[in-house]
Amino acid sequence: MKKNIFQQTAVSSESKGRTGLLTTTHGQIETPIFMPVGTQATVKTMTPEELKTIHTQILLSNTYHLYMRPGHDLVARAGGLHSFMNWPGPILTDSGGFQVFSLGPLRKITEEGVAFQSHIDGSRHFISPEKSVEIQNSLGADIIMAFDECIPYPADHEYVLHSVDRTTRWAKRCFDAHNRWDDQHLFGIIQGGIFHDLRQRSAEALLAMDFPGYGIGGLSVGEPKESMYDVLDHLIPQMPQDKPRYLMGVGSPDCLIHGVLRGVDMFDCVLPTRIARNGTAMTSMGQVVIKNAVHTEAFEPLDPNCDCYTCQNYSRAYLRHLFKANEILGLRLLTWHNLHFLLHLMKTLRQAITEDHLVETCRAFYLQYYGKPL
Ligand SMILES: O=c1nc[nH]c2cc3[nH]c(NCCN4CCCCC4)nc3cc12
Ligand SMILES: [Zn+2]
Repeated sequence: MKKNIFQQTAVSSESKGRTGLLTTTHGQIETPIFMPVGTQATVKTMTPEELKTIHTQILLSNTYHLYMRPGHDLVARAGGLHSFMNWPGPILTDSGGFQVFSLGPLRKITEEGVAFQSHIDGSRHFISPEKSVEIQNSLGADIIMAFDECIPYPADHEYVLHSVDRTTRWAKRCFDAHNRWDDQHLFGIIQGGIFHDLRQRSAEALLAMDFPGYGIGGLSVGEPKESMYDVLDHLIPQMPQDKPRYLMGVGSPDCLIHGVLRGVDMFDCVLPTRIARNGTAMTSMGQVVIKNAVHTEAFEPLDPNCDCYTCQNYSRAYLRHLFKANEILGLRLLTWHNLHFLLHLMKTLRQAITEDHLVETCRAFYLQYYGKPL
């Protein structure tokens, strides 16, 4: 018997924003939540203890990557992903479809699944919905995702229609293949491109299967942000209030804010960690490119309004020096700050929903960060 894992706790009176509690085997999660991405069983440059220090609640890892290297069976023999990476908190794994399409050089999609070549050594592989569930069961994540086709953008209505129906058939196969419902919650993923009728078609078919939660897929793939928001405006009102909504691959401050205002509960993105390693920081006053000469003798903190370890202990001049000297500590300190920044933004939004001033809080943040109105 599948139990409900999500409970809505507060709703904004002036938007669709809401807070909730998501219960997993490895802990309870307060939503809306941002999930740092640990693709290869590590959030690049950070230790689990440091992630805990910045109040990370749940991490994302990737089925495709861990299947490729070191192998899901090795991770299982090591006791599962939690002990392998020494992360005692909740973990979510993506199902591999998106990675196969965005990484594998050659791939062929059929009703059965996807044939592809490894991006590491070119070896040939095949992942089916059943194989994806088997890999995720071996890894032991608290939340696992159905195997789907993330439809590229743009795509015509006919292609999207056929892909949606195949993803629905794959979701049913994942549902039937999964047998660890008690400690691993399988989420369906809604597709449909930017077409309202196909989003509805996908949602109705997946909602009928009664998954404990739902990913909103096929977005953040190059479509205009306004198209993403439009899909959410039409899709979310069709989704049940007592199940979590996970907007996959989304993590810029503007998209997080627009998503929370539309009732999204969960987000993940490599953006904060990836741009940190390129020397770009997300600060309360907008983005800061630390290698810019303007910071050479800037002996003040990266972000004067931030209380993270980086901002409390180092100057912009020092951070710029680290990046100019290719020092690894620079990558770590900027990653630490960017993750803290987004996790703190989500905490601020949760508090704003609870106190019912979400729109005002979003407007103030957005104006300060982007220098223009929401
Ligand atoms: O439809 C999806 N199904 C399964 N997983 C997904 C993952 C996704 N990730 C993204 N976008 C990632 C965008 N990200 C932005 C920062 C730079 C790297 C790419 N869309 C996704 C859709 C899906
Ligand atoms: Zn900071």
